[in-house]
Amino acid sequence: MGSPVKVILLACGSFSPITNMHLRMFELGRDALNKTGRFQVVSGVISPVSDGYGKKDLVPAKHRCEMVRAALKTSDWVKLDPWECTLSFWSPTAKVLRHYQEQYDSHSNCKTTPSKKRKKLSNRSVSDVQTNHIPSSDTETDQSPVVKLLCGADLLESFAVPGLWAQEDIEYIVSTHGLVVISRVGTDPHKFIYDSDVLTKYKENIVVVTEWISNEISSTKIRTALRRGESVKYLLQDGVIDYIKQHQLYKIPDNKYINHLLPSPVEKESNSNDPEEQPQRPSSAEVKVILRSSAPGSYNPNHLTLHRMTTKMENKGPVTKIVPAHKSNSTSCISDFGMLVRRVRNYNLRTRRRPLNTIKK
Ligand SMILES: Nc1ncnc2c1ncn2[C@@H]1O[C@H](COP(=O)(O)OP(=O)(O)OP(=O)(O)O)[C@@H](O)[C@H]1O
Ligand SMILES: NC(=O)c1ccc[n+]([C@@H]2O[C@H](COP(=O)(O)O)[C@@H](O)[C@H]2O)c1
Repeated sequence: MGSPVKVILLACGSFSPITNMHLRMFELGRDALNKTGRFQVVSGVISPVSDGYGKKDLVPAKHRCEMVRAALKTSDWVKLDPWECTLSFWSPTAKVLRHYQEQYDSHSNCKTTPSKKRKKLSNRSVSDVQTNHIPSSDTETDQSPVVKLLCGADLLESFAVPGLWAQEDIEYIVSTHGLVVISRVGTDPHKFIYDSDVLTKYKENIVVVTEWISNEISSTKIRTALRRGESVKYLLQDGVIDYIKQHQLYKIPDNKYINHLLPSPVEKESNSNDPEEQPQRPSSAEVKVILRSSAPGSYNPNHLTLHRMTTKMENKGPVTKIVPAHKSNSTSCISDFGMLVRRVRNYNLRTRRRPLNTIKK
């Protein structure tokens, strides 16, 4: 067998935000291709889609790029390429693949990189390898890498959505570049390939990777969790969580997990002398106070789930009620409790409310 064909794995998508599963895809794809012995993955590229794609919840490209950058700090072989998302209009994936292939071809040492030869290499099937219908190793080492589309099985199955993909684009992608498809719960990529004439025709050029440690993280679920104020730790890289928090993306509410390092509304007020910036005093509405630790180092998320505290405005002033979730553990939270009382009192003083008058446990 000759030397393996060099491959660049290109993932196109929204990455709003980039999740740990997007990163896993690259590891899975590289392992699968390298194990065939026919390919050698030399690098990975993430190409976030342009804002012109107009998908719901697509935060501006500059934020998506920064999140990708933050996520890739832990990878030494996958890089962000912002070319696609700096365009103001959406580009079909076939065009994106062609663009990158041309870039790599032009940067390659190879003076002669006829696309036909590349197509032949990319299409090399198992039977080609077995019958030694392969180019000589000298030719191969001079070849520029082939750009393959790395995607989830849902993207493959979207080929069948009427009007979504041009037939000639699908044929171009599978014949000239090839696909590396990561299985996803609820999809059946092998059957999908079988059902499609064009995919069956080029099936040797499609590598399906079954992820046995199935992991259904999706950006949609992450956005839902953020909107609901739920923790997303261990689903996204910490740097991405910090970025979301810092830029208040995805309409996150006062999220006790996401925001615990931000100054609390009370602390924010104390930094501002501008009366315009003071919060509006609620008349009779119930005000929820988020339980936080004063010192970030001593932050313990378990404490936060132990108590729920609400302050209700009544005629005499705010009435604060703290409801421990588990009474037996409530003492472990006592310092937080005292700190909260002080915060509410300061808050009231600053906003010229009457002092806290009732605390019920
Ligand atoms: N859990 C997953 N398993 C396999 N592939 C995935 C997974 N999550 C995302 N992908 C793939 O990552 C690529 C980039 O997709 P995209 O950013 O649009 O992700 P998404 O999480 O599906 O987004 P959204 O939930 O916003 O639709 C796509 O090819 C998609 O199929
Ligand atoms: N016709 C096409 O080329 C085509 C159609 C749908 C999605 N896509 C691409 O697939 C990626 C993922 O899109 P979704 O997030 O909508 O699943 C994006 O990069 C998008 O540009 C391409």
